[in-house]
Amino acid sequence: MKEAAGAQEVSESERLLFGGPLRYDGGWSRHDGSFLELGLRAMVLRMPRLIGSTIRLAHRADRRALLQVAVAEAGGGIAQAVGLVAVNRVLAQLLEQGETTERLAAAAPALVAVAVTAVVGALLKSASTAGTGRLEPKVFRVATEEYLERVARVELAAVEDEEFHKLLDSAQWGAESARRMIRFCASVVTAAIALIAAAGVLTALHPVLLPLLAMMTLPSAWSALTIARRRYVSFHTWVQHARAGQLLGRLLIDVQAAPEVRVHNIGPFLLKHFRTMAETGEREQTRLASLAARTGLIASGWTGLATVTTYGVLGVLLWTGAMDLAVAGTAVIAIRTGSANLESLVVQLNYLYEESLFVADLDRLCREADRRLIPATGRPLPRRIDAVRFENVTFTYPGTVDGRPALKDVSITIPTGRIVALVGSNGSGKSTLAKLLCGLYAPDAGRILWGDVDAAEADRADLFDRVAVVAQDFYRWPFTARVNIAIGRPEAPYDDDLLHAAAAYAGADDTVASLPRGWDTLLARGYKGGHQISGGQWQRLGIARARHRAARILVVDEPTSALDAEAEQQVFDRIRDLAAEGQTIVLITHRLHSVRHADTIYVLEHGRVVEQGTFDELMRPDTDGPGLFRRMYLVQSEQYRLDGSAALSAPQDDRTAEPQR
Ligand SMILES: Nc1ncnc2c1ncn2[C@@H]1O[C@H](COP(=O)(O)OP(=O)(O)OP(=O)(O)O)[C@@H](O)[C@H]1O
Repeated sequence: MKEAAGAQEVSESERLLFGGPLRYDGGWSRHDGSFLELGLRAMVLRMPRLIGSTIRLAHRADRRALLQVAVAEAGGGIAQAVGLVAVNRVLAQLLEQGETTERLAAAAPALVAVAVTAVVGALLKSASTAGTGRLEPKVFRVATEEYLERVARVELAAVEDEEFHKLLDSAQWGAESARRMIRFCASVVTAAIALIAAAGVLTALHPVLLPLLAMMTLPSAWSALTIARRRYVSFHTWVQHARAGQLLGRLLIDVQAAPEVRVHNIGPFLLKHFRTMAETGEREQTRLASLAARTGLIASGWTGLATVTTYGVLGVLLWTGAMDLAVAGTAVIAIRTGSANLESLVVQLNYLYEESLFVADLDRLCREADRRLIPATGRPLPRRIDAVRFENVTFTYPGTVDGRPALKDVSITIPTGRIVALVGSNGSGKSTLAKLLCGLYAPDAGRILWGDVDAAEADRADLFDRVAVVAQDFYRWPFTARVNIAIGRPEAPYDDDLLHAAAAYAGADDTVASLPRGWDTLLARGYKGGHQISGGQWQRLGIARARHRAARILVVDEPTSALDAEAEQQVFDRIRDLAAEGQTIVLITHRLHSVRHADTIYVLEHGRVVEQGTFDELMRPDTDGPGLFRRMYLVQSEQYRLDGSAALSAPQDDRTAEPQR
């Protein structure tokens, strides 16, 4: 694609930091619904629909304000039209033969009409400004809510999909564009009505003047649309590049990254690449600007030619006596007013066009999100189930480059009220298995049965409701301590007793008590009153959150990696108590001593279950399997034996620490 020229120039920063070019080669424009593939004809055909959808948004946002703007703009257009006719009338009277006083007297009523329309026009303009000002932020909010509400409900796979993310990037501009479209729609109405009036006056003076007027305006219309289309193509080609550049800027001020930025002196490194990325972006802007200048110059040349032709035709009409001098004078004024109106209409339509391209992206995101929504219906899960069973489950993450499955032919059983442990080396598939259990992904092959209901057909809301997760990378919400626990059940009223009980359960009560504003302490540095807590303290809050959720199955993925030895022991004791109370526990950990009490241990390796059994069964030297668990356990024990004495005075590596018996 010609417009995307320069898209292939790849900076060293892109290559080094992001592994290659962050540009789109135009392939996106072949996607369903792309404006550019269809060209200007499509714009004409689609714009009414997009304007319609913006007006519907406005209607939903504030009906009264929309009505006010519509009436004021239509009224303003009519006032301008009447004003123009009156001005022409005044000129016609003044250029008549006869006494000056008589001509002035004859022009007086039209002069009064000019004054009245000017006052009415000004009043309506201010009414429209007030209405637009009220409407615009509401349209922005409604448009933003529309896509955010959908995006929050799409499948996790969609959120992780790069194409979907790109749509999200441009759709965010779409909401802003919908807001701006209100103003441009209003201006188009005014300009169109005024133009109709000017065209009417011109046609009445001489029919040939109307096509001449159109001819004068066509070049600038062409240039404006061409420049807008080029800007849109460029935006899409560079959208990820721009995001990556902003990311570098943000990293420099990120609170989490701040210590490393300083100690490792990463600031100059990031700044250097920020500058390179920005300069690459600037070159694209320069390219667009020089193309725009060239297009503008060509358009001006054509406009000049058209203007000369128009006045030439007027001269010929005068010369041949086909037009009076008085009429010709009025015609000059009408041509000037008409071309100004047409120019303004073209400019407004062009803005509308440019914005509507982004509103179309928003539209596309909403359609794509609708296609990828988590189904709202499904089979209800049985009230009581004996177990969740994985039957020959295979799963590959969408978009995996080498296509290697994260889980292969996995069959496990998670009986209700029992502790099931998943162990294995890094990347063996433990967390993936937990995500499938939680209903975040669906297997490519095999089934996950909740009692006799296949999770693929189950009511997902029901399924989500039954699980609580303390993920390895559980989210540290930048809110107060209270919300960080209560968000485990966001729909439930905030009951302090329940929150306190959950905090006490996870040993987070001391943490909360030590905070400067207790439960109301904001746990986010960089905000007023924001406070930072340690990794272990966060982990306790994460466990408290999962406890507060009080779901039937608790999935804990490395729950104690940041806890001190005493707290770790406490957490495992508590988890055991939960199982005794009937809650099902799925425990993922590298600390093999902590799975001693599990009812079943599954050992994963390269996405497969390679061993299963109780701790004692897996520790037997004559075990049937490859003895992986036993070997891993012995390595950890050995590590402890070697480090044992040192461990008394120095902290151990958590993952290789010997079991505390
Ligand atoms: N969101 C994802 N998208 C694509 N691939 C992923 C994703 N998450 C994990 N993987 C890949 O799936 C495989 C299994 O990862 P998983 O996180 O399940 O391992 P794990 O056993 O939990 O490892 P660890 O002990 O390090 O936590 C790995 O090869 C990993 O690269």
